[in-house]
Amino acid sequence: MVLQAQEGLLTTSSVVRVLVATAVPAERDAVAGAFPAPPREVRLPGVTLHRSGGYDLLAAGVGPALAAASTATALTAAALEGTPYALVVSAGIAGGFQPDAPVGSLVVADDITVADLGADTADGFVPVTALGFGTVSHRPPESLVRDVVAATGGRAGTVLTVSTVTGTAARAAELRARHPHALAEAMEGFGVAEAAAAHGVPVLELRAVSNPVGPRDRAAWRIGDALAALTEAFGKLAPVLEGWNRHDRTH
Ligand SMILES: O=C(O)c1cccc(C(=O)CC[C@H]2O[C@@H](n3cnc4c(=O)[nH]cnc43)[C@H](O)[C@@H]2O)c1
Repeated sequence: MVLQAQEGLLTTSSVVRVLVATAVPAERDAVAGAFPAPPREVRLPGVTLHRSGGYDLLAAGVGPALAAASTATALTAAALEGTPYALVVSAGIAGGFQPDAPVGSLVVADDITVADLGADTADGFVPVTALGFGTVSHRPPESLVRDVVAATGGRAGTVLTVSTVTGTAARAAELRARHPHALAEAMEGFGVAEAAAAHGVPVLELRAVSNPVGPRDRAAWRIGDALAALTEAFGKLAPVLEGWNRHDRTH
């Protein structure tokens, strides 16, 4: 049994909180559209949460650095209050690699990989891990990815995090050659995942495709369609997250 409580999803055994980090307010509001209760604002130093039931929605900013900083702020505040999050979700619109992730479709990351953290060399790009530093990818829990794909009809694959939106066919082909399982690129997932990992909290990334990855044509981005797909996906996601929280937080 799951009861909607004031500050969390009250299951028979525990209260569960989920942090959803988008880049911009339009994406946050699209996620909020899936929940029955109008969100209330919770102001923290540096960030403002929109709280709806057990979900805290955060417009964390564009790009991996600001997204990581904002997500870490929310995670730290929750931990200090003694009500840590059970899951962090990076969500928003994205570019989709064609033909596998058409505009309007949904991608669920089974791998959140930063595509441009490393060094350019005469022999090509070298990821930061090959230089002996850090990490370049985070993997969401497999069972959760499976359940979210089943519930939403999304497709599982790698979602790349880039600091520069791809604007040419050559760059799209280069990224796909280096990451054959990539379905989408966006700009925040890896930053959100780094913050979640620092707090030992599992992460998920969900992206609605607004444009093809390739030659730049900003006027052709179908942002409204992608935001509608995001709302629909979160409507189907809530029961999955509640079930997953009760049964299987680690796999
Ligand atoms: O102008 C608007 O109304 C509007 C509404 C919602 C979102 C936006 C954005 O510009 C969001 C930027 C955000 O989108 C991701 N994104 C989308 N397509 C790509 C892409 O091809 N490559 C990389 N990132 C993409 C990204 O996460 C940005 O932060 C505008």
